[in-house]
Amino acid sequence: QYGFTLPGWKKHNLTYRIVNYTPDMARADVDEAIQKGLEVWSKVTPLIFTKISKGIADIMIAFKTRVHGSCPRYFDGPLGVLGHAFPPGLGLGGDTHFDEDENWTKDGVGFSLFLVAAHEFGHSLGLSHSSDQTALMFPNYVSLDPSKYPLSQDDINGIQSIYG
Ligand SMILES: O=C1CC=C(NS(=O)(=O)c2ccc(-c3ccccc3)cc2)CC1=O
Ligand SMILES: [Ca+2]
Ligand SMILES: [Zn+2]
Repeated sequence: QYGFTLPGWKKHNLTYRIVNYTPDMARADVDEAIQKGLEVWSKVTPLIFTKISKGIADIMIAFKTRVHGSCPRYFDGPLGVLGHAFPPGLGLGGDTHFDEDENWTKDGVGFSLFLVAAHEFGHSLGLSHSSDQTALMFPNYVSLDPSKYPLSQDDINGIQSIYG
């Protein structure tokens, strides 16, 4: 596990909310990609994710462009950075934003929302980037075959070192 691991969430039951939806995909496909992106991690930790549809969730998920709201980071238009997520903590902690200027897809042309979400949720749970190029936490987008188990041993070691 390259780099450092941040302190994780102190609780194992986390809530998430999809605040807005990308027009690139059907809502059901966005819900599924997000749910599967979280499942990748809940399968190897004691973490449980519960979807809420209003109020403040631990992990607030939104599609944004350029400078957005009170977020300290911003997006860069098509390509480049695809998303960002904040490490565990109150307020912005855990929140995950996707760049709406990208073409999000379930299994077609563009970026796989499932894969990018799974990567970003790694950050929301406390992981930094990995130098293992087969790892989901590798800094560069690799269009892994989503049907294959996207987690590498490096990812599993990393997340279990936080939530053991
Ligand atoms: O904090 C940052 C800053 C920049 C990032 N670059 S990205 O959004 O283009 C990105 C890079 C790699 C991935 C990825 C890596 C491995 C498998 C799947 C996706 C996802 C998004 C991703 C990120 O989390
Ligand atoms: Ca971008
Ligand atoms: Zn943001």
